[in-house]
Amino acid sequence: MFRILVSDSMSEEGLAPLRKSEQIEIVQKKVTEVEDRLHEFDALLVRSATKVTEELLEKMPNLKIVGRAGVGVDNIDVDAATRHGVVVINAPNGNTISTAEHTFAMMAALVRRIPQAHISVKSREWNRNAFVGNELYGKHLGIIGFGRIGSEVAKRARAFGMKVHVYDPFLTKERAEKLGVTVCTLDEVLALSDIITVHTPLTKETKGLLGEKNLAKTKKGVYLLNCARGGIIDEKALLQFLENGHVAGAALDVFEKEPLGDHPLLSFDNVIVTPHLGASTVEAQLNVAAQVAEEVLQFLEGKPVTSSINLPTLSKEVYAKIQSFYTLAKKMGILASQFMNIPVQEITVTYAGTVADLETTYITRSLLAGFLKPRVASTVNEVNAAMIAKERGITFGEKFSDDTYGYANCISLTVYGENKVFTMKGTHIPTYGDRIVQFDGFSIDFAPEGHLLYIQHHDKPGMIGKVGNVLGAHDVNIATMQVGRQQAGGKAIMMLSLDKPLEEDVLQTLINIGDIETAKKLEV
Ligand SMILES: NC(=O)C1=CN([C@@H]2O[C@H](COP(=O)(O)OP(=O)(O)OC[C@H]3O[C@@H](n4cnc5c(N)ncnc54)[C@H](O)[C@@H]3O)[C@@H](O)[C@H]2O)C=CC1
Ligand SMILES: O=C(O)CCC(=O)C(=O)O
Repeated sequence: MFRILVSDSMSEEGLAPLRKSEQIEIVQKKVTEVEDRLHEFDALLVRSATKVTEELLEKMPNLKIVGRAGVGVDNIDVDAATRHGVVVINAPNGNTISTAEHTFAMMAALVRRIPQAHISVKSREWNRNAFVGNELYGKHLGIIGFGRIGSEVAKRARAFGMKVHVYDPFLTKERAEKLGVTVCTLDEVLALSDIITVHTPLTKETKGLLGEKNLAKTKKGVYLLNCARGGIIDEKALLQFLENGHVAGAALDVFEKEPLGDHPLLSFDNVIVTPHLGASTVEAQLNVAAQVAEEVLQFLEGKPVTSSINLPTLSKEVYAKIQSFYTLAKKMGILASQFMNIPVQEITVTYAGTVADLETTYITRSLLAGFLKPRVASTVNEVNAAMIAKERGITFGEKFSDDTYGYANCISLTVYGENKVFTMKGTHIPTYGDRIVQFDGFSIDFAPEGHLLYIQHHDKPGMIGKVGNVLGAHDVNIATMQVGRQQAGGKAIMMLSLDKPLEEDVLQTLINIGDIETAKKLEV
């Protein structure tokens, strides 16, 4: 049973797929209302009200995934989530149209003074001269941040006959041309625009982007809009430029501190405000809730998510292709870690054959997570494996080769320990399964699963019988047995799969047989 805490308000219809599952229990309560149960939850769904801090993550040791029903994840400590092995996903495009429409509605309301006129008429006045506005047609619109929302705003602006100038350091000329906008420098946008709207995330670079220095570069009488994140337009600087009359008006949906409370900006008649309503439509809320619900369902079923903030993104199609290698790699990591139960400095994964053409980053992370799992007390998974490896001084890398060891695909693993280098090769054979075809330098062929017993011995007659006798005497049934050797009479290995885990004393009895160099229990 998976328990999901939905701690902010969310569309019921969007959550419906989760409710249908008999494996899932949904609790819709604020974090403060379930303080004593926080350790029970596997998933947490939020909008922007819940702050997902390190402190909260520590209280939720079972948490595996945080779903943000929206775009901005600034209410989530993503680094802390990564450290805790918690996947963070968002719903990147479910509210794009609503927010672009809200921006446009705010722009029209701002230049036509609709909110002010509305209040006036509601106060039983009829003062037509007081509310003369401006047309949008023919005006220069500056868009800072040309991602999903910025580009939707541009389409609407062009339909209104506006001239659109765009600043986005990550925007290519081709994409801009396709959308009929002019790419500019920030200074050009500031100097050219009659109206400026910001659509970037809030980052170190964008915090205070429209501050005193840049506002001074804008046209006198400029209108400003912020329906992205509070703080991109510096509120102190905005107050100053409203006071001195340089800025003709501002439309704000977001604020440095929310809820806004009593703020000096509210005393300006030419500042219009909404309480972070960009995504507040029935449609957007249904879209974002449905998107995160579907992703969480996928994740809890062990499938990869497509809109993760702290994992490489993976489409369903790509996952379908890598799935078998992903599992094989995890098993190889688990096996290698137990076999090399000494400090290691470096892990190299080499891909050959059909697997080399796939998205190997995910496969490598899976192997690394498998390797670290037996060594790390805290949760380790594909999300935090790279970070934990780094913390423990283990470097890792990927290589590609043409040597498939005679198979259609081959994953080779090399682990460098203090005085030992361990190698293993695995392959996935459709309809047959995962096979380890080389182990510690020996050619062999075994399935990496269950209770395994590895024995390295001298190649001489009677060894298999002696091992069989000891196991039989201790009521341990051998399910399969594979052997390999370097040369006749030299070093040889056996890999046995057993029907139950081996007790330590049986292992010791086996070692005492003689002619056995190493005997190790391995569990996959
Ligand atoms: N008011 C509301 O209710 C909502 C607000 N938002 C916010 O709107 C903003 C934009 O969202 P999307 O368009 O979906 O994001 P997006 O990721 O599609 O677009 C952001 C764009 O900003 C650009 N950018 C990043 N740093 C920049 C910089 N220093 N200067 C100029 N451009 C820069 C990026 O290249 C990207 O193209 C985000 O802050 C998001 O949180 C989103 C949905 C609802
Ligand atoms: O959940 C909301 O309504 C806020 C949406 C938002 O700001 C976002 O998606 O970034």
